[in-house]
Amino acid sequence: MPAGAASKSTNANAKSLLDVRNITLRFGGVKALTDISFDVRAHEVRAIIGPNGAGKSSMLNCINGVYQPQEGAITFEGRTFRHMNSRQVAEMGIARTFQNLALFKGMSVLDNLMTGRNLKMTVNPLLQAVRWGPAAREELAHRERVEEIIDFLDIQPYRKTAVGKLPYGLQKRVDLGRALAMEPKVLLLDEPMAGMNVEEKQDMCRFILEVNQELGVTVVLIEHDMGVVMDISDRVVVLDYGKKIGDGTPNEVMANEDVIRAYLGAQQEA
Ligand SMILES: Nc1ncnc2c1ncn2[C@@H]1O[C@H](COP(=O)(O)OP(=O)(O)OP(=O)(O)O)[C@@H](O)[C@H]1O
Repeated sequence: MPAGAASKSTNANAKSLLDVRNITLRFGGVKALTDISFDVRAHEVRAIIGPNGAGKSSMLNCINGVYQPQEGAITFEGRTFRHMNSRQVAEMGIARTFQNLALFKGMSVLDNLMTGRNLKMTVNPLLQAVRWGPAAREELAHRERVEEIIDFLDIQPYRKTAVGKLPYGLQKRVDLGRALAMEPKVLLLDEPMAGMNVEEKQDMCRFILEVNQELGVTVVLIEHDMGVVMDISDRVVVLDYGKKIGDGTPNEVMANEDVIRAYLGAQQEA
């Protein structure tokens, strides 16, 4: 357990919030995903692991509507979808962070987080532009919510700083904040710890657990660091060459011979 990270307990009785069934995704002749099925229970932290090119990001892209799988379906809160677009997915309450940050580097932290509120803006964009009447009141309410997230993530000193001037670890935290500003039910995190030093990883682990436990957000994350996976996830899906080779608690997948052969063994040698 990284120092400072809250402890994590599993809840095997929680019901399934997101159900991924028989997903197959092809790019021309390349099969990125073959018949993948797994579920995500409400309020759990579900990790997706596997070697480079295993299909992890493609899986997240299917869940958030960026890719349209040729086969299979995804059920979210009891509604089954063959194809979803990214806006629908966001409106339903699924937010996403990216492996390569998708922030506006020249804009302040505060303004980047405000972009996460766009879907929740109801007032006519023309009134928003002149910040008149209802638009001004709405903007104030959104700013208050964003300020709460800034406090939650401990980034108050940087609220007016351009994101591009912040160290990488803090930029990743702002990216998490932008996704949280959407007030999601499910947060998809694509390698939230990549490129971080030990201290930054500890901070990020703590924030992910707090988002999960205090805000009640269900988390699906791609992660390569097995220490982190063991510490913060309830259950783990393992992909290799686009196929599922393991699914279970961190201890179960660590002991799975196929997983050791395809991934963990290679990691230990590296
Ligand atoms: N847009 C695309 N066009 C063509 N092939 C793609 C595309 N996206 C992914 N692929 C292919 O699908 C396979 C799975 O890639 P994906 O990025 O999902 O793996 P990954 O497990 O996330 O890898 P990494 O750990 O390196 O990020 C790879 O063979 C990749 O080249």
